[in-house]
Amino acid sequence: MEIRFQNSPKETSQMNTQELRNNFLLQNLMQQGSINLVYSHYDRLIIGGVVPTTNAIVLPNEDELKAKYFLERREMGIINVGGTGTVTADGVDYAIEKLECVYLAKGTQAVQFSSNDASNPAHFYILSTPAHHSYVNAKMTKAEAAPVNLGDITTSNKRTIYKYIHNDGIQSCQLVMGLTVLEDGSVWNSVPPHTHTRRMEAYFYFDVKDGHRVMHFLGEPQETRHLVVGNLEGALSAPWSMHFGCGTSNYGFIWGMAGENKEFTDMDQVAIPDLK
Ligand SMILES: O=C[C@H](O)[C@@H](O)CC(=O)C(=O)O
Ligand SMILES: [Zn+2]
Repeated sequence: MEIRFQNSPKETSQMNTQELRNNFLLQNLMQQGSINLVYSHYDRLIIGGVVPTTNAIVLPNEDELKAKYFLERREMGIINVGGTGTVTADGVDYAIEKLECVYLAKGTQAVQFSSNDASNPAHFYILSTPAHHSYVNAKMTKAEAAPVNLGDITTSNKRTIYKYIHNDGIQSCQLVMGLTVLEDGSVWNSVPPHTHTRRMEAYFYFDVKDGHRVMHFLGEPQETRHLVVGNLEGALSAPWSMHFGCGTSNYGFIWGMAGENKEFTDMDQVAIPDLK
């Protein structure tokens, strides 16, 4: 498991391209036949990718956690962005199709991931946060995620937001998780940009077409930087950082947050002319 410590706004403002990528870009999460985890010290969020092929992949117990098992003191959200797969949690199978979500509560001991078809493997994106209460393991489909339409084609940001783990959805201690899909011809996400110092956030871009990229913006609103992000790559957003992005074509992304509360709408918006 890779460990990422925090960066201050001042330090971030002085980074060159490679330093920004080393600290904030999440690459190589999705590798055939393996599980890859990154432990961010922003709210101790663990970000991961699992791509099982012929064999099931077991969620390991990481030494860094000094726990009896991975979810002894943690909860986890899982969204599949690949072919149909199964998450097995303490003997219970959850079949999850593309863009469906499973929540695993603190106390879930044995977790494994498998694909129905090794030639079209599931791509499980996982987020895990510290937890102090055991909620209920649950699965949610896309239709159950209360889709909300936002944006407009005239501003190139027409998109649908699906919320899975949040105040009014699957109950969790602190994890908030869902995804956004942009319509054809729409390329801007998360407009207007915002901060929420109460929560850190992580983005994971999927369905970015071959030959295309997403320009992901981060940094303080008056000191913006960007990452060029490819398909199945993510971006860490510090609690003090604004975050939005623009693709050279449309795409989808999973967002997840951890921290002080589980609100979705309490963001502090930044007027676009105020950005620098
Ligand atoms: O705090 C919320 C997150 O940044 C995202 O959910 C925003 C988003 O998906 C969008 O507007 O497209
Ligand atoms: Zn946000």
